[in-house]
Amino acid sequence: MLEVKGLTGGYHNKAVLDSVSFDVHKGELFGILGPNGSGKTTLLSMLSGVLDYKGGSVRISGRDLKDYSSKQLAQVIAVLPQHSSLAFSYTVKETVSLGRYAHQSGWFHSWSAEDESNVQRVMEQTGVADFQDLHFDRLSGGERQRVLLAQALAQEPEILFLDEPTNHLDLSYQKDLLDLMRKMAKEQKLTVISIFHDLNLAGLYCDRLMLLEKGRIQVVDVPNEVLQQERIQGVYHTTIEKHPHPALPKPQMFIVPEKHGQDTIPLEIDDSYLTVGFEMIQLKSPIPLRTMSSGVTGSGTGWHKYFVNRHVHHGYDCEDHHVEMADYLTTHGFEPQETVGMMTAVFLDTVASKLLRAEDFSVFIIVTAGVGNAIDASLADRHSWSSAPGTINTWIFVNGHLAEEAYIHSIVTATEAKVKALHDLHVMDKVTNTCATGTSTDSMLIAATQRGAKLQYAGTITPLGKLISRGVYDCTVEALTNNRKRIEEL
Ligand SMILES: Nc1ncnc2c1ncn2[C@@H]1O[C@H](COP(=O)(O)OP(=O)(O)OP(=O)(O)O)[C@@H](O)[C@H]1O
Repeated sequence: MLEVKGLTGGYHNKAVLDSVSFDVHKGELFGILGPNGSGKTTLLSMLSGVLDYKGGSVRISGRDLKDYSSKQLAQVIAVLPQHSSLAFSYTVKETVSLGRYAHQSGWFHSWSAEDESNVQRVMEQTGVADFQDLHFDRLSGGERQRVLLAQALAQEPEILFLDEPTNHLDLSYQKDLLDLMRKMAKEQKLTVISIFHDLNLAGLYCDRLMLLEKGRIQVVDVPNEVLQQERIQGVYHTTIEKHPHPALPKPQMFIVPEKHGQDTIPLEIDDSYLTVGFEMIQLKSPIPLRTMSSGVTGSGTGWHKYFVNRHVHHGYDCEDHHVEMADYLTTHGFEPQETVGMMTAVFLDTVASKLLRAEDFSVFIIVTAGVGNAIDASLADRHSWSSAPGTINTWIFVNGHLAEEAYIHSIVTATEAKVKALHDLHVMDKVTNTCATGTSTDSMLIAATQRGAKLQYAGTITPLGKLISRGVYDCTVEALTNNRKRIEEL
């Protein structure tokens, strides 16, 4: 659809673009990225015939851009510029109708039924039909943006150029605009070429991205390849982190603000933050901790300040334990969004906890362990679904800065240590009469202060892994022993 070869040029004596070459296919949503001043708008101006270029070529549908008359060009391309103002004040409908100019002929052209239905359709699509009789200059920035998009669509172009189209739009209209662009690209084969400053939106919606740096192409590829952490940091000269989108296989880049003063002071989570009661064990951290857990609330990854291990009766049963637990936390003064909440039927005074220190970091471990429903994982299929309750809840607080992978290592290491504790205490699966490896409802939490020593790994023989192994093993043995004694006393 669009072939750009060796495009070179700029303004007067100032060279901006240096030998830029790329192709865009029909029906593609193509994003142009780059820091301020890298030449994005200059490139768009050249591609849309507004700015002349010194060298190279631009071909649209196989024909050189310079061979198109301005009217022919208006039938093929439309532009939604970054900043627009109108010389005269038209109504919204009149403004949109200007887009039909390219399809009208002669001096005294008449307004056809086709023109009318086209204008009404694009006003509906962009959500401006309701205020079509209002004057353009009375509209908000976002409303104007949508009216100008409607005008561009009324042109029925084959290629639509957009310069930061979401600039003035609120969250919902950003999504609507880009959903519409993608729909038109896929269903009507409209080719959309758009400049983006928001890397995440570009990554979510575009088929391919082109990254410009100082007037040259750094890379053209699919979003996952272009949005590499090191590449973006290098081109934009700032610290960012790349993470997967929670719902889609798309990359998302996050700005990481500079840390100041108090945010950098190391903090040690230990038993001074812990309260053991009859009804709940609670740990209140003075700062949010980065967590990975299988709690009833606060599960998955997140940031949490409060940690609750709640005692429930053996016969605890309710329709929706997530809702019930959130209600319980709220009633007891905890904000569920900030709390990792777990449940256990064991008596909480059987809890075991231990602080273990290495040279520049430490680990605080807390375990409650009941094994009424001990299970051998290798023979789990022999168990019926409804078994007696019994749970091992393991909390691991790391006073250090954990890498993402170290969270997974920590869970693996802690699980291995727990299994060994069960083995050494001869905990048996009553159904299979073999050694148990855990219970059917065990839960785990890894929470880190993300301050102080960087801890990349937590496998069993790493410095962190050694503390977790020792601590989880000792605490599980102690908690199980306490629990056995407690049951004997009853
Ligand atoms: N009309 C002009 N006359 C002279 N120089 C210009 C003109 N327009 C832009 N430039 C210069 O060309 C370079 C590229 O500008 P351009 O607007 O293409 O960058 P951009 O990547 O779109 O930047 P931004 O992200 O800030 O919009 C800049 O150094 C800019 O100062």
